[in-house]
Amino acid sequence: MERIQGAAETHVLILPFPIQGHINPMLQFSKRVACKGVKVTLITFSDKQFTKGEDGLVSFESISNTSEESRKDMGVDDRMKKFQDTVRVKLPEIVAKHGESGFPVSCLIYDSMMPWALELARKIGISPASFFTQSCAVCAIYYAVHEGKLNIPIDDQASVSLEGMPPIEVYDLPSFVYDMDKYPGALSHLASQFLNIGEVDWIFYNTFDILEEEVVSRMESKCPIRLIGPTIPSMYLDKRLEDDKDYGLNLFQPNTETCMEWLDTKETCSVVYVAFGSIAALGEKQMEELAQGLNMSNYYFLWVVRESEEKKIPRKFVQETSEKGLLVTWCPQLRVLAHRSVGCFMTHCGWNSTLEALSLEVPMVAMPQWTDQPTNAKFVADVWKVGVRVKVDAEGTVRKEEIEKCLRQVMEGETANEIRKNSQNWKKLAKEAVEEGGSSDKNIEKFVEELKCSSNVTK
Ligand SMILES: O=c1ccn([C@@H]2O[C@H](COP(=O)(O)OP(=O)(O)O[C@H]3O[C@H](CO)[C@@H](O)[C@H](O)[C@H]3O)[C@@H](O)[C@H]2O)c(=O)[nH]1
Repeated sequence: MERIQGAAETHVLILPFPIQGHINPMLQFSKRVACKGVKVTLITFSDKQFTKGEDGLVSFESISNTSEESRKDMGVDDRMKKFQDTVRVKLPEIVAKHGESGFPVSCLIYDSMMPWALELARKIGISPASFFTQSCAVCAIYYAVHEGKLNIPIDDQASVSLEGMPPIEVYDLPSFVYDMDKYPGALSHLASQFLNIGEVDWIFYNTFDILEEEVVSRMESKCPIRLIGPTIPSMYLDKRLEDDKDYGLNLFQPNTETCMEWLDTKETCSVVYVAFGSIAALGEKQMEELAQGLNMSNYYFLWVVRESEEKKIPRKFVQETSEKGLLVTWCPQLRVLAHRSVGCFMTHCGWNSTLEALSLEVPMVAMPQWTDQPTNAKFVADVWKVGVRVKVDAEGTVRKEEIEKCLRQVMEGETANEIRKNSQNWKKLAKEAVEEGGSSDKNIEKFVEELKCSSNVTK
């Protein structure tokens, strides 16, 4: 697809929450919008060095937040407040600057986790749009909490029945719903995404019609959501955005060459890829079981253990498994998933990782840790049937025997064949959604038309 030249008069600001799993989908959506002739500027916050993509479709504007050093001493609430205060001051300055330089901003697309940005956008005189980075099913659960339709705290034994969803057991719900005491304040924060949703001009969900059909129609009856996903770099699906192979902003440095060279030496579908996203922290006991489970399975494995987690790797594990495994602190996940040698993805089921595996037809072993991940794992195993989900023991640990068993189920035999077939089908459907005339493509097209119309009206 060619970028529309000379039409970039309409200007949109994108405000992601500054963590990897939230930046990636909003940046990818930015590229899709920019391709349709809109100027898009994405706000970044890190004082770390970003690795920027080279596509040039999207401009970046950096707001310096508190330095990492001073953030260390702050609690979560103080950090969030500081972040909000910074945005409240800087965002109007950015909008004013662009207005003066001839590119007035007409819309602010903010992460739904920051509902306060709506009022800010209105104050500056631009249209607010909210972008949800989690699945529609997860949003529907938080919406039910917001509406008071889900009785909380949840009774441990009960299974939950929600319109448009398969029967959900307690431990399929987001952890903030079933384990409220452990995360005080988290559930009310997530339900607050919907407090002012009726006043937003556009609502975007990173999913696609057929993937969550029933729950999507339930949500559509509540608010006018627009499905624009999956937000996977174009070269992995429709290939219309030339060179769009990567998200383009890495908060962690990937060990790209090491990973790709190592994968190149392995047979097709022989490697288990293990990664738990950018936030999840496994307990030491769990790391030990996982390490032993991988070792017992005897498959090759590529395991991402972030720097902050490295101290939990069992002693001598790296030396003892050097023939079979490679451990890295971060990898180019999309390139890894797309590599022919990767046979399965052991994942925490963050929504991006889930959509990436689904779009690249990589079977999953779902090992959810917290937040929305248990619900995504439920859909992976029981609804889309593109993987299996591990069982935890009475202490909440996934034991090595269970890990070995699940890996085997997904890598070889009858279940593995079924899963592979289903995965192929989902890849096809994901591609159809984003290619020209597909459901998500049409939704983006429609948004851009509406945006251009509203910009012309205000000119
Ligand atoms: O070595 C790695 C590991 C991950 N990634 C990328 O990092 C992103 C991780 O996103 P995700 O899988 O969604 O996990 P989290 O980073 O944990 O994301 C947070 O945000 C998501 C969206 O709201 C939620 O679904 C998750 O539960 C929450 O933890 C993905 O795009 C991966 O491709 C890499 O590039 N290299």
